[in-house]
Formats: sequence, structure tokens, C-alpha cells
Amino acid sequence: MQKNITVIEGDGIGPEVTRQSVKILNAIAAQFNHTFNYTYHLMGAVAIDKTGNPLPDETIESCLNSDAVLFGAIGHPKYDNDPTAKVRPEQGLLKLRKSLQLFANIRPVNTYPALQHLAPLKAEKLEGVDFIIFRELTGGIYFGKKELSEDGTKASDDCVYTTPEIERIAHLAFQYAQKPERRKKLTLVDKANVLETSRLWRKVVQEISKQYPDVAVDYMFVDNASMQIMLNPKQFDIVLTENMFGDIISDEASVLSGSLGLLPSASVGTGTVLFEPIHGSYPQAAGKDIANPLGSILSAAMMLEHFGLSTEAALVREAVKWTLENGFVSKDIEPVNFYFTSTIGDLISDYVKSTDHERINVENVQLRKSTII
Ligand SMILES: NC(=O)C1=CN([C@@H]2O[C@H](COP(=O)(O)OP(=O)(O)OC[C@H]3O[C@@H](n4cnc5c(N)ncnc54)[C@H](O)[C@@H]3O)[C@@H](O)[C@H]2O)C=CC1
Ligand SMILES: CC(C)CC(=O)C(=O)O
Ligand SMILES: [Mg+2]
Repeated sequence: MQKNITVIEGDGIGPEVTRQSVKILNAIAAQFNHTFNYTYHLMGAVAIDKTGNPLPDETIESCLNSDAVLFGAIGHPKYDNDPTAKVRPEQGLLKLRKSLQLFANIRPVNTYPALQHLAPLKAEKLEGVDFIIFRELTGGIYFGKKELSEDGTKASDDCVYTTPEIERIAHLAFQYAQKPERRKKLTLVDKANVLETSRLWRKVVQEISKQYPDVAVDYMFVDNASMQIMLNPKQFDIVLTENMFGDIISDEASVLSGSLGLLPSASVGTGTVLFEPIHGSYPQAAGKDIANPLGSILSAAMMLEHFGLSTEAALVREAVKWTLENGFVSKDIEPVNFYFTSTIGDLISDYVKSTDHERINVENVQLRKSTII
């Protein structure tokens, strides 16, 4: 199989985690006789620094003409700490999502036996946690009209949703809920007791649910949902929600897995699909080779799945589990005896290429582990 992939490494830890994914995609290509061609493009602070524009036209063009996009993260403290900045890295990401019409961000949440000690819940509440957050990605408050009064004392962000915007992601979420491996339950997370937009979400979802009689629908206010995710996560199967609520509850849900650095995502729409870890640019770790690359690597596995390469995707996921079970983990998981980002990438690549996983030379790996940074 031959695929053209646009790679947007972005800012902060974006480049170092994305490079591990490319390493693993190359290992898969070598092992299974595929060809993955990569075209690198700029977005975010690095793009502003080089071109003045957080999303150069060439980046959009390349994404539109690719089979998939692999994205790292954007964002830089020099913009975060300057509330008056007119151009921001995040504008690039929002514009790309809009340009590619990536209306649904799919964020699977799983737990790993090897990491259960990290979550603030007992093992019996964590075992078998398996839900998917369907976060609307091109509407809502992040895209509404923004205003700041001339005297700088009043600001507003409009939250707008239309019926078609809700319908398209709702259909996608219901269709996922019907898949044989799912538990056929959909929870709409909203704030319909207060927000008009949430009431529209409820109305549209109630109407659409009639077309999916085999899927049980549950409605939950976002404040309660935030608590339920931490108290009883196994009750969730498919979680459908708007842009900002999905952004927030998915970072929260990553605590169940063990780290924000573990969660992958796929952003889907009408054309090219984009794959990205759910975390941001984690600027404090940039260039230190300490970030967890697994969110990005699992996003690459979702990309393989999207290409119809299920065996290859399963092998990457198996390799990820193998690193976790053998303690080859990054600093967020094991703060003292951790392994470098690049070492974890090498290990997963070795695993993918190896025909006998027992014989991967882990002794050599011990030498590459960090002592203290
Ligand atoms: N998709 C994107 O590109 C996103 C970009 N951002 C941007 O990223 C910058 C930093 O934002 P923050 O709020 O600090 O969020 P963040 O997700 O970058 O980091 C929050 C915390 O999560 C942990 N973390 C995140 N990724 C990790 C990884 N791969 N390995 C280990 N630990 C990890 C770290 O403890 C970090 O301090 C900002 O400029 C923000 O706008 C934030 C979220 C998403
Ligand atoms: C620019 C932000 C909306 C990025 C973010 O937090 C996310 O997509 O999860
Ligand atoms: Mg976020």
C-alpha cells in the first residue's frame, strides 16, 4: 500500500513525539511492504516565527491533497503569556480543523493494568474502562464571535450551534455505538438546564436516536459527567458532546489511563483525516526527550486502522502494551527511572520489526534509560 501523509510536528514536544510515530510507521512500512511518503509542513508558533502566519496556505494545500495528516501539537508560552497578542498558534489549529471540515474528534479512553496504580480509583473500577469521546470540533464557543470592548473591560465569546452541525456528529457517534464491539450506549453530555445550545443538542439527539433503536441513550449534565468519569467510568460507552466540554472532559479522562501523554485521537470530517495526541505542546518538556510519545504513537495506530491496516494497527498497540508491561515508560509514568522519548520509540520500532519479541535486546536498552534529569 502507498500513502501520502502530511506531517505537522508543530511546537514544544510536538516534533519529538511525532518523530517517534514516523519511526514506527517506517518500521511498519518495512515489515509489511508499504510505502508511506511524508511531506512536512509548518503550523503554530514555529510557523508564525518563520512566516508570520500560524497556518501557511501550503500547509492547508498539502493536508487537502494527502491521504492523512499526522499532527503533534502547537502552542508557546510567549503567546500564552501575552493576552494582547494578535496572532496566536492556536488560530492555526482551529483554522486547519475548519479548512479540513474536521467536525468530529474521536478520543478513545482505555486503561492499562500496568498503570492502574497511577489512577485515583480502585483497580476494579478501572479494569475494562473503554469509552470513546466524540467531541464536536468545528463549532461552539471556540469558533463564535469574539469581542473585547474598546476600553478593554468587557469581553465575550459567542457559542453557536446549528442543527446540521449537531446532526452530522450525532449520526457518526450513533453509528459507532452500533458497531459489534461496542456496548450500544450513547451518553450526550451537555448543560441543557442552562444553555440554549445544549437544549438544541438534546432536541436533535432525541430526534436522531429514533433511527438507532438498538442504542440506549442517556443524557448527563457536564458537571455531573465530570464527576461520573472519575467515580464510575465503566458506565460510559460512547460519549457525545460539544467542542469545549469534550476538550475538558477528555483531558480529565486521561487521568484514568495514567497520563495525558497516553491518549490518541482522530479528527474526521468530509475529507482528509487528521491524527493527533490529545495533549498540547507541553513546553516545559520541549527538547528534553522526556515526553510520553504513546499518545502520538497510538494516533498513528488509528491512522493505520483508517488505512484499513488492522493487523498493523494491532501490532503497534501490542508493542505499546509491551513497553508498559515491561516498565519501558516515560517520566510522567515513572519520574525517576524513566526511559527517554526516543528510546521508547526505538523499542516499539524494534518490537514491530522483530519476529521474536522475546529476543529484543533490552539489555542494550537499559543503557539508554535515564538516571536523573
Ligand atoms: N492540540 C494542541 O495542539 C493543543 C495545544 N495546546 C497548547 O499547548 C500549550 C501548553 O498547554 P497546557 O495547558 O500546558 O497543556 P499540555 O497538554 O501541553 O500539558 C499539560 C500537562 O500534561 C502533561 N503532559 C502533556 N503531554 C504530555 C506528554 N506527551 N508526556 C507527558 N506529560 C504530558 C504535563 O504534565 C503537562 O504539564 C499551550 O500553548 C496550549 O494552548 C493545548 C492543548 C492541545
Ligand atoms: C487550541 C485548543 C482548542 C486545543 C485543544 O485543547 C485541543 O484540541 O484539545
Ligand atoms: Mg485540549
